[in-house]
Amino acid sequence: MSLPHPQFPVGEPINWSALPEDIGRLDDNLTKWLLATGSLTEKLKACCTEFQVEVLGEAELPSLQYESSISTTLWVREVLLLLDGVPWVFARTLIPPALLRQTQVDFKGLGTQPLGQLLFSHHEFVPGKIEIGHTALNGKVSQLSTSINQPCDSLWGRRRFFTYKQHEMQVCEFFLPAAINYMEAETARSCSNH
Ligand SMILES: C=C(O[C@@H]1C=C(C(=O)O)C=C[C@H]1O)C(=O)O
Repeated sequence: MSLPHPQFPVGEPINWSALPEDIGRLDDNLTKWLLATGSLTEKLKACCTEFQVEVLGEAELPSLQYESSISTTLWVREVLLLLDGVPWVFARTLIPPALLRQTQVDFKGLGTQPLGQLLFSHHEFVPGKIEIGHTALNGKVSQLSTSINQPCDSLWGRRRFFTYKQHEMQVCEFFLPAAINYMEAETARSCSNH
């Protein structure tokens, strides 16, 4: 295991909601990506030749106040998802240690394999609600984006819940400027075709 990224953990408080008041001002395509069900990995793979997962860090860490009222610590996995070498998504997955103890699925041994490969191939992990939110102005996630040459002051993302027996894990994904540029170009193309 390589050393964790100097900015790991990047998590920051997010005001998640099922339907944010200002979602109407978002690009239509971004809204579709934010609300899409199924594996994000598979959707991203359809947009590139080479898909890679870069692990920024993985560790059991104290839960942030808004992340869990049940577990005082969470297994945290933070990654960048790269399409043809360009980071499109920052993802932060939160797994209660009690879930890790109960499942045979080896989340800790994932490495650079995409998490979705495990989640969507084991039917006992049931996808649940999706919430939308955006990061703080110039917060830790924006600072990470800027540090990888994708400057921005805030990023939109989503939080997906997956249940496993009596446990709940969270997968948070934030679309980086490179992904937003692609989505906005897709919207422009679809508008010009009408
Ligand atoms: C949950 C999925 O797995 C993706 C891969 C992740 C990882 O490898 O850590 C994290 C979030 C997802 O974007 C998915 O493909 O939908």
